[in-house]
Amino acid sequence: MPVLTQAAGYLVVIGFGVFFSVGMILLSLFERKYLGQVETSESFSTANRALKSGIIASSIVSAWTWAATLLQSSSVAYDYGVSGPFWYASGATIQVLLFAILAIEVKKKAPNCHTFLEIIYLRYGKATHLVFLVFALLTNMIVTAMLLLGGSSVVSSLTGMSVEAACFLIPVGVIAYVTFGGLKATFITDYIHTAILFIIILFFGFVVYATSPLIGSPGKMFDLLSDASVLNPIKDNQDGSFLTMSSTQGLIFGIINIVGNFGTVFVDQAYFQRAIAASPKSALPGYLIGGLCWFSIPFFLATTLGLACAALESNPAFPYYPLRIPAADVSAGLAAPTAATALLGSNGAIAILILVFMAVTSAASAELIAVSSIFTYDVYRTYFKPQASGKDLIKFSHIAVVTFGCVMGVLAIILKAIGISLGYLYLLMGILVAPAVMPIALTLTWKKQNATAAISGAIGGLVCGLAAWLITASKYYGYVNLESTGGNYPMLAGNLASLVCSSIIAISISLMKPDDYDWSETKAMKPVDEAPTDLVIDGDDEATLTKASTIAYWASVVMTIVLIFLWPIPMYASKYVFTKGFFTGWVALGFTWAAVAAATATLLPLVETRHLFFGIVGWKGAHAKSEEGLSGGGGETAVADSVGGKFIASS
Ligand SMILES: NC(N)=O
Repeated sequence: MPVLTQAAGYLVVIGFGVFFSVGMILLSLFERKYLGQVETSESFSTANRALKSGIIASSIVSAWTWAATLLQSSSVAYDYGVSGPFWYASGATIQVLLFAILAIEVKKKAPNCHTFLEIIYLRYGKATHLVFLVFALLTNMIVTAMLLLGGSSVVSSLTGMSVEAACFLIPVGVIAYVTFGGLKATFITDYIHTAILFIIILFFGFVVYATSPLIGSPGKMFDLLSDASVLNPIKDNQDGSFLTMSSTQGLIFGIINIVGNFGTVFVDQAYFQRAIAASPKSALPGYLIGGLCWFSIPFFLATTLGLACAALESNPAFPYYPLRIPAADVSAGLAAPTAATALLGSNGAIAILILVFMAVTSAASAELIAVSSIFTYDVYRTYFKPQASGKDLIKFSHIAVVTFGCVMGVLAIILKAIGISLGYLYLLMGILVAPAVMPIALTLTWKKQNATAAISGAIGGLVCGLAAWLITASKYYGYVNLESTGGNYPMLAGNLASLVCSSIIAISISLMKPDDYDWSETKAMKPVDEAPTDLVIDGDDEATLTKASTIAYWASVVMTIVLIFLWPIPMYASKYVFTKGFFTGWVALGFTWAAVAAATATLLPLVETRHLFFGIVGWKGAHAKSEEGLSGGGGETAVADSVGGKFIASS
């Protein structure tokens, strides 16, 4: 039974949509009238390539916080215990950290590009471009479908609103503010969404581990989970316990998660877009800070609500009491909303509704603008109107945003109708998009990869992944249907085959006939509009980027090794079951990490943009000071507005 009324559902979905859209329209008018800024196609899709690390980090956190980040992470906490949140978080953080390497390569090798597909086109030509165009759009469609599936499940289960209405209404507000504000709009709303997300996550942490009469402390949670481990022991966990990292199914989920998220970072234009929008100095810190802040979101929220769902099952306040939550609802992502409702009734339901809505809309805005850039630069300008003016491109960008938003509403409804849940799509995504990961990474980092290798790697990897997935389902279960193909073992086989086979094929074919590419064409790309955006990588920038590149390789690789080997594997292998003291420390770590991440993601962008506010009120001292260290198109005196990425010429 829904705990909230349909009216509450419509109020959140339509009310927030209208609020952000009106806010964005007013901001655009303010900029035009008082700051003399004009929207150009460059600003729409690159935010003028001048953003600083704080706003890049906050926008990465918000683009990477999907419905699944909150819902699927809590479902795996419910299914596998404490290892679920850990593997969700670490298995999706390392890709953002490692992407810092590609972000810097984009800055060095194609400083004026708009999409990663433009680099592929210039390096390999049309056939390869078309293949990766399909993979890129498939990635955006899968991610957006997951956002709508997760968002609509939560809205409909908590308020009774129809799934169809939710699938259409959730994107409407996002379409409106993205159309008005472009990439800049997504950065501003990303920031606001991120702040709200962290507040609600910390609020739930505080309730569960400090104030709730049902749980109220890590010690009580430990006791309840110990009881739950006896009542409903977890298959393949040490002692059936919720309180151990020694969980075989948790580990398998972790591996699937790692592969799938390589696909949805490295093949998603949204992450290249943030690298493109960053100033040369900001790309590396932006990705590293963003990745580390994001870790705390699934880790702490799922350690809070996912575990609370398991802990409260034997309490009459549990919405399904005396039954367990059905597997289909867990796969639909309803463990977290169920726990929130058990803990706080309708207030908990409202909090989780807003939390999920914020996550869905901010990640959807990143996807919308990414798809719009791909359609504008890689379809319209490349194949239909190479001489398109900036105005043409802007018009087409707007059309692409609206069209993609509507198409995705329909796709989500179709997926729901055929029984594909958020959890199923989450495990499947790597099989479909991870084959493109290695060829894309090598395009920017390895001069020897040739076009045949890139295409064969991606297509060959996909064929191997699909074959491994379906054959394993058939052999392991004896039949092939939604249930068997959604099992952990078929998904594991398919995901690994997609990533590993594509990498082997791309590298082997390149070594047979190595290319010797020097990226001169991609370095020579020019921006479209006559705006101060032609990013010239000067001597200083070149040195900064070379240094950043070395740091990126070391920092991201070391953090990756810590997050997926040094921390979890000894805990898995030793079969350690947490004591009450250890669990308390584990929760304290999650809480502290989330609090530090919240402070970083919300305060750093403000500190970095203080000059904007001082500039607006005319404080010349701050204005002048803030010019130091900012990239400013050809050395002219300019102040980069880190929020909007606009340049405000100083008088
Ligand atoms: N962004 C993810 N994988 O939650």
